[in-house]
Amino acid sequence: MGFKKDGLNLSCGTGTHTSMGEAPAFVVDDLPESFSNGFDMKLKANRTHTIVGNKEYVIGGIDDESTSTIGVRIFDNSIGEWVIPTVLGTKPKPFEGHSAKLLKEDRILVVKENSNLDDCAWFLEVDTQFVRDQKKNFETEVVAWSKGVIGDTEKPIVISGPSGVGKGTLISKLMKEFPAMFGFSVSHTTRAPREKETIGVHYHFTERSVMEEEIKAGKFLEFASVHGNLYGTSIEAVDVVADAGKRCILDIDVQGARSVRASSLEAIFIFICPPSFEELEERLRARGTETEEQIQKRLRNARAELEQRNSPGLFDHILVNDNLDTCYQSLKKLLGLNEGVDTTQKSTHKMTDLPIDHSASNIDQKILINCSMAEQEKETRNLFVLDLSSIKGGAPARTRGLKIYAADPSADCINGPNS
Ligand SMILES: Nc1nc2c(ncn2[C@@H]2O[C@H](COP(=O)(O)OP(=O)(O)O)[C@@H](O)[C@H]2O)c(=O)[nH]1
Ligand SMILES: Nc1ncnc2c1ncn2[C@@H]1O[C@H](COP(=O)(O)OP(=O)(O)O)[C@@H](O)[C@H]1O
Repeated sequence: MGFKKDGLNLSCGTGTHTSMGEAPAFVVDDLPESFSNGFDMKLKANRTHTIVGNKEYVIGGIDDESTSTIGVRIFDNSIGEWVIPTVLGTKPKPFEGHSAKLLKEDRILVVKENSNLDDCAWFLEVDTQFVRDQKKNFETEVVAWSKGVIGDTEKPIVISGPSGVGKGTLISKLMKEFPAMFGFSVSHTTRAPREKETIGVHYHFTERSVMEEEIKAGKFLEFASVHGNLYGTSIEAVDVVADAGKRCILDIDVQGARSVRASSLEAIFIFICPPSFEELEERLRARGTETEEQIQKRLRNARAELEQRNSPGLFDHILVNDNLDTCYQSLKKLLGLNEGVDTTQKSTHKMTDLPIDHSASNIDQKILINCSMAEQEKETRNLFVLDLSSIKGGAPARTRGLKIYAADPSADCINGPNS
């Protein structure tokens, strides 16, 4: 699908169409000149242009198909046409204004105006491995959004192991003891709900045809066929937990663990083992949630899953769930939850300061966000530094680990709090 450039209602030709490096994104009054380069000029109608190779990425305005997300269009100079890409990932709501900066030639950092610090950084991936893979899948132009998660959020935890080994029991104990710290990634499945399962809490129960469509649309971080049903972790399921400032726990099978390992989501992988095959069978029967045929299938699959626990580079830890309390204590220990940890504490440090109106510029790996703050705060905290040197992950999950801290605008260097 393509449009001639002139045919699209863009504010080109108004003097606002600017390529990379020509001008700062916003007027940055108080900063030395060298801090202000590399950002794309904020265009009228809240659009930015970023040039990557012979393509121009226009970010801004409203998506054609949906009024609730921000639009992305590409002008491909090699064919002289506009291309509307397939947009994957969690799409941000339309911004009031933003600036854009190309990083590593494969992703565009977007800093939102009028947002709080937890929501100011977004990434539009244009040529990452994930995007390149999806281009082959979709046979179209593809871009993918991921939200930048501020701070050192701890890695999600992937828990795998055969059916009936006690994964659900261990996860419930952890969530009960540390409700503010952990959040469960609610998977989608095509299997029927069990008596005690709640829709949207244990699983999002869904029709196979619906789930297959959603998989095609790129909504899943991973999916697999397990015991004859489809199971999958949606990007949204993991994002909801990260947005709540909690550490995500995924209960997924070994195939799913392998897919997550290969994805951009950095996680800790734990395999739960039964003390013996006989004990596993006993637990499955005692649970009383499956028919005999289903139990037989789960036991057959258990043998294959158990064999894969030593697969090189897959699991970081293997725990044997013999005595439940002992196993739970070992799980807590390896997650660093020793005695004395505050059970009400959140996993991430919450940023409280809100840049009401900000401008952004960059130097090396650091993005400077200059905020207009309330009068009484102006003296102290109107300049924030977003340090990109530690960014991890990216689409299809979040871009995690962004460091952001208040800086002293009068200092010669913009150093981190510990440097
Ligand atoms: N790949 C993948 N596996 C999942 C997902 N959700 C659950 N599973 C796995 O599917 C298997 C069956 O889960 P379930 O039907 O709840 O039965 P249970 O393991 O006996 O409790 C388990 O190994 C789960 O870890 C998911 O989103 N993705
Ligand atoms: N260490 C243990 N000793 C005895 N029974 C256990 C232990 N851990 C879990 N169970 C029981 O085994 C059954 C299966 O546990 P569950 O958490 O549902 O497994 P999974 O989620 O791995 O399929 C449940 O009835 C649970 O109460």
